[in-house]
Amino acid sequence: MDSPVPLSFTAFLQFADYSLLRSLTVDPEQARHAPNKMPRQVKSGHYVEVLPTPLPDPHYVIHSLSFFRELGLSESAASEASFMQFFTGDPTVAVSAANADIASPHVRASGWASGYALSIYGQEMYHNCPFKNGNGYGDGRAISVLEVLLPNGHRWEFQLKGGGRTPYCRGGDGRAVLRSSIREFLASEAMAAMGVPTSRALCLFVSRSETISRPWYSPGAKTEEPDRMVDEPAAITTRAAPSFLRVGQLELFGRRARKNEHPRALAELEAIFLHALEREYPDIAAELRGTEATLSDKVIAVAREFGARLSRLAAHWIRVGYCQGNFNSDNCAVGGWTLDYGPFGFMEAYNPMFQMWIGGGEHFSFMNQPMAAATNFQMFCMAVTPLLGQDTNAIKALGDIVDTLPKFMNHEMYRMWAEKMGLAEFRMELFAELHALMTETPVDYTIFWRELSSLPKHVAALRPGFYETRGGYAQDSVTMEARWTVWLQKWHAALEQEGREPADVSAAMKRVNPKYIPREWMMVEAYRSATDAGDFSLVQKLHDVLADPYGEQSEAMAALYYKKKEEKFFDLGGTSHCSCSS
Ligand SMILES: Nc1ncnc2c1ncn2[C@@H]1O[C@H](COP(=O)(O)OP(=O)(O)OP(=O)(O)O)[C@@H](O)[C@H]1O
Ligand SMILES: [Mg+2]
Repeated sequence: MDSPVPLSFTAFLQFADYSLLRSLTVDPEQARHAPNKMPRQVKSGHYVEVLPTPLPDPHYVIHSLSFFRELGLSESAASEASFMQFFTGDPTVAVSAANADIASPHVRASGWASGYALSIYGQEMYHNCPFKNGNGYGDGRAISVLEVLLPNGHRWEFQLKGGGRTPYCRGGDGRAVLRSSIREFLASEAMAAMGVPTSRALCLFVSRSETISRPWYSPGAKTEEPDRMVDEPAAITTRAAPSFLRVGQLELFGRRARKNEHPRALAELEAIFLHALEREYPDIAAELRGTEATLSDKVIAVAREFGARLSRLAAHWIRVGYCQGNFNSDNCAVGGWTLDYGPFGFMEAYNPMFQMWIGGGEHFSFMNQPMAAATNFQMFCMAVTPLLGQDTNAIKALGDIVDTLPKFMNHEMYRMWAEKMGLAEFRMELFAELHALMTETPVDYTIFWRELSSLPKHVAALRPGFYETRGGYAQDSVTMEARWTVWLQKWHAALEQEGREPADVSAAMKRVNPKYIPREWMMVEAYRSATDAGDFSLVQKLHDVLADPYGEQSEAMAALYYKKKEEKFFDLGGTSHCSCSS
């Protein structure tokens, strides 16, 4: 932000802005159900006002310096008492603090949670809602507490994950454990540093007195499912995004409109769509404002851009080796950025079917992510179709966008692979051979690409990126190396044909092939020392390393974090795979 003087937290609150939220409807029954912390059906309205449940005895774990800077917050804001109180679930304290300092703060005294629907790979789901009709499903433990509009025009909504029960908690405790909170904090900030569109993480606090019980793996367990219940500290991560609108949210109102569930169903769908346009597509909104654009025009414009963003997002995920793991429509942000950070994982030994979550199935595995994204997109388009009424031209235009999306996705994928290979033009045959070699060897996805970025002529230089005791390399290293040698020659021939300066090619490759990624065993090491010993230094150290993913960094850092997965971590519960992650 341009602000020359970094702001204290209370000064930052002057940017609170709820003008857009006012275009939405609140649950008309919320007053009757106050304080709205019990599971119940919410039949209409876009959100329910609910106060977070404060985290008892909160203790600071970490904050994101880079995000603070982006917001214009001073580093010392993280240690302000009102900051901690606000982001551990007591917004009223900050409201009075702000009142003391600022002329007219507009901070709301309550938070809000939203309902959404769920589709799994294009299948509308109802059975996960306790009422079997979708009225009880939504933010069960995520409560939004603040929205700001910064002088640079950026809008941010702040949401407490693990902030307590809401009407959508379905009997859950509304909490998140420190383990999963550390994973979300580290991974989402690492993704931002790698240039992948994502929700951000502002800060993380842990309770010194509240623990919650979750099924998890004993150290060394190689079972598929967790083998015991573990009491873990409760924590709250504050995450931020332009909005937390999910495809599932549009679906909830789309389904209600389609089924004509109540007289305001179509109007509610329109309101949430226009809200999504303003929040996630402000450029389109500005362009269309004051023109003759119809609602249909707006729907088509958003769909076209959302499809493009999702295509780029899936390509980014594959570029950095990220597998979302559970890419249901309720985990798919309408803004086309990464959301949820539950059973995600980062690729190590290359396997196109990699998937961290044992319940995730092949459809959400690594290389199927573009198709999973396209399926969520289809559900989005279906949800907004009632807004087109009888406008046959618009209905056809939307259908065409859906039909052409896979082609668009392929285009983005090819562009991304070409960039990773240092080529201006994608070459299918060269890539297909490389893909087979990466899989059969197998390579370490990060180290291999990074070493390739130095444009090696000989296979020996790639060896640090091979899992030498696994797969094809372990069986017959001589044949494997011979195949790599042939591939390297073809690749160099292609590079020479394009005729770019090798130093430029190498530098460009190093800007798209990260050196440091959040490997699961690193996060396990960090969250274990946090949960078991209350020592957060490893979390901080890992966060610092991941803040500069494309830098070479020191030899000491490389020795610790530019490192293949050790043999002992393969098949290990919680490190190689997980069931539920929360
Ligand atoms: N402990 C809990 N208490 C209440 N609701 C929960 C709890 N854990 C998960 N949920 C709800 O169950 C649903 C599915 O959980 P999932 O793991 O996808 O989401 P999440 O990780 O909580 O959140 P998000 O998608 O908001 O990042 C979500 O609607 C979530 O709010
Ligand atoms: Mg989720």
